[in-house]
Amino acid sequence: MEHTTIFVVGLGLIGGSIALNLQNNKHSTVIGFDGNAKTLDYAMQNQIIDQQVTSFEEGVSLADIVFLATPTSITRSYIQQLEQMKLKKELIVTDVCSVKKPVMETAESLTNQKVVFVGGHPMAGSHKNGIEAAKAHLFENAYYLFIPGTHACEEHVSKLEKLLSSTRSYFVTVDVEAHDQMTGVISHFPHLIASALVHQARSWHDTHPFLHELAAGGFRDITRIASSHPKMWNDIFFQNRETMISLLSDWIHEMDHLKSLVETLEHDELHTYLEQAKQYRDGLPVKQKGAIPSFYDLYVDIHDQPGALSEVTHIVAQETISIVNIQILEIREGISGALRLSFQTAKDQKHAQMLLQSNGYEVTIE
Ligand SMILES: NC(=O)C1=CN([C@@H]2O[C@H](COP(=O)(O)OP(=O)(O)OC[C@H]3O[C@@H](n4cnc5c(N)ncnc54)[C@H](O)[C@@H]3O)[C@@H](O)[C@H]2O)C=CC1
Ligand SMILES: O=C(O)C(=O)Cc1ccc(O)cc1
Repeated sequence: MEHTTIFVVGLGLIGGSIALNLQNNKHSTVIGFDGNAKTLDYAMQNQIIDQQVTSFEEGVSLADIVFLATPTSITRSYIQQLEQMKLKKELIVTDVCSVKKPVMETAESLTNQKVVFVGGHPMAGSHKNGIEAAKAHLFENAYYLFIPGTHACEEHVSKLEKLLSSTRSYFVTVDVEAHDQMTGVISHFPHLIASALVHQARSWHDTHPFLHELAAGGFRDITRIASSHPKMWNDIFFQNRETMISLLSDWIHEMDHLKSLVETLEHDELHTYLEQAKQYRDGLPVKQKGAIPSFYDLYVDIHDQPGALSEVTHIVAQETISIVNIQILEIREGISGALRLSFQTAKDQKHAQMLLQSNGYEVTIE
């Protein structure tokens, strides 16, 4: 097998997680570069990369394949820099940006014939960013979308797929418009609505300070993503501006419709509306392929006893299984309740279930 040198630019959450996956391949060398010297040191010290370089040019001169894992404006400026570079052989360049049109437009404007651009988008993330949050299993079970540029062919895409096979993602090729519309609908727009719901609750805070305590359960579920990285999401909304504007218009129209149903007491119509939403939502893939991987949840029955939470987490932590989220459900004085533990992988979920059951806990999945 031919040896491949891969250059990862931007070693944050996504670039670091990609580098960790590429490290598993003995037929490749992973070199890295980051604008932040501390990040680069961390990547070397923790064997996330094999080798570091001091500039983009240096890395490109050594590489067969380049992964650009930086914010969009920086990714575009690196693509532009490729125009002037003297390349000895074909260079496959891919990126990870959440919105594809601006990146693909920049890539299409290149006249350097040695560059083959394949847009990429791993559909998985975390509310944390930076190299310390990088994980090899971040992309497991998630879709990894490819948007080939005009000079790219199937062979280039399959080379990337092979290289990224340890991510255990599902690779799908889509075109740029479909990409930005679909991710707009299922990823970008919901973040905007989640933030709007939080603002709505906040605006009631002065009138009803107790609302803060009541904001549990459903409200927390639907607004979880409002806690994501504001700078990154702000960039995404503006880059996918056309889709966002169109979805906002549809949304305003939809809200007007709902308002009129409620005003005119259309019980049956509203019931049908809720029923149809439930049917579509219940039919969405949960534990297998999903646009964005769901967490793998376990429900542990506990009694309202002091120490139950720490005992459960201790049992799981002893086996170094990491819990990504914990929620206490329905605990009121003297009444049994449940803990919802969320894990990143199905393997961790099963392992924790077995451990807790063997310690006498009643554990359910779903
Ligand atoms: N965080 C998420 O959930 C997802 C993010 N993405 C996309 O991935 C890209 C990166 O996002 P994250 O990894 O989350 O961000 P991050 O903030 O964790 O990492 C970005 C890295 O780029 C580095 N960087 C910034 N300017 C640089 C420069 N001029 N040269 C070299 N390195 C530079 C930063 O130091 C940082 O280490 C963004 O385009 C984002 O849209 C895609 C899928 C999911
Ligand atoms: O959209 C979400 O809800 C996420 O939390 C994960 C995510 C964030 C950004 C992307 O470009 C793709 C996936």
